[in-house]
Amino acid sequence: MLDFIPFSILDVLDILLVATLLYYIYKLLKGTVAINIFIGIAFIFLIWKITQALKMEMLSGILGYLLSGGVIALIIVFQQEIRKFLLMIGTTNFSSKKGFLNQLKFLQSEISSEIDTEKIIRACSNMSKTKTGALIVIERTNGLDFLINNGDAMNALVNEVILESIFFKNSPLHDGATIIRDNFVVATRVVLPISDSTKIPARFGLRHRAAIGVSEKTDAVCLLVSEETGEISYIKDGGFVLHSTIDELNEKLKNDLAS
Ligand SMILES: Nc1ncnc2c1ncn2[C@@H]1O[C@H](COP(=O)(O)OP(=O)(O)OP(=O)(O)O)[C@@H](O)[C@H]1O
Repeated sequence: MLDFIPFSILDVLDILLVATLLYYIYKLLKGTVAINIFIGIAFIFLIWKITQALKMEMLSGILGYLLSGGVIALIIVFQQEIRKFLLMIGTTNFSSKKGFLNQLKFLQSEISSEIDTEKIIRACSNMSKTKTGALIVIERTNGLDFLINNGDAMNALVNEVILESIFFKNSPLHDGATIIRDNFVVATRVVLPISDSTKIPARFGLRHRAAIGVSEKTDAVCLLVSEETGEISYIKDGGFVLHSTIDELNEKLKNDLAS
C-alpha cells in the first residue's frame, strides 16, 4: 500500500539520528522550564509540517515564517542550554562509567568507579554538625578538566576522612571546591565560575553562587555545606534540589548519578 513512498536505508538512518538528537535534547532540558518551550516549538513544527503536507498555503506560510524568524529568538532563549549541549558534545567523558569503553566490562580494572554517595553524604553530615564550609562538585558526563586544571590535582579514593580533612578549617586545601570523578577526589582548591543569576537570594554568598555557576554550565552536581548555618544544599542544573532528610538526599544523589 505504501509502495508509492520511496523509503531507503538513508531514511532509516535519518530517523534514527533525529530520534537520538531529540532524546539528548529532552535529557538536557528535562526538569527545566525550557522543556515547555521546547514542547511548544515541537508542536508548532508538527502543525507546520501537517499544513505543508495538506497544502494549506496560508497557514503553512505563516508558521514557516514564525519558525524561520524564530531561530534567532531561540538562540537567545536557549543560550544556556545550547552552551551546555555543545559542552556536552565537546567534553563528554568517554572514560566515565557510562562511557563506551567502560561498557566493555572485561577491560575494566578491579577498582569500582561507582561513586560512594553514602560516604560523601556522611562527610557532609559531619561537616554540617561542626559548621565546616564545604563545596563538592561531582562530575557526570561533561568532563571537568577545564576546572581541574586551575586547582591542585589529587588522586584519593572518596571517604569521609579525606573529605573532612580537605575542608578542615586549618587545612591548606579547604578553600575553593573539591572535584570528584569516578569515586576519586581528583582536585582541590578549584575556582568555579560564579553564577550571575539574579534569582539567587542575597543571603547566599560566593560558595553558593559558585555551585550554581558550575551546575549551570555543566551537568555536574554539587553538595555544599554552609559555614554560616551548617545547612547542606544539593545543587543541580543551576538550582537547589530540596530534601528533608539525609537519606532522601542520598537517594536523590544516587538517582542523579545513575541517570
Ligand atoms: N569561585 C569560587 N569557586 C570555588 N569556591 C569559592 C568560589 N568563591 C568562593 N568560594 C568559596 O566560598 C568561600 C566563601 O564563601 P561565602 O561566605 O562568600 O559564601 P556563602 O555562599 O555565604 O557560604 P557560607 O554559607 O558557607 O558562608 C570561600 O572561602 C571559598 O572557599
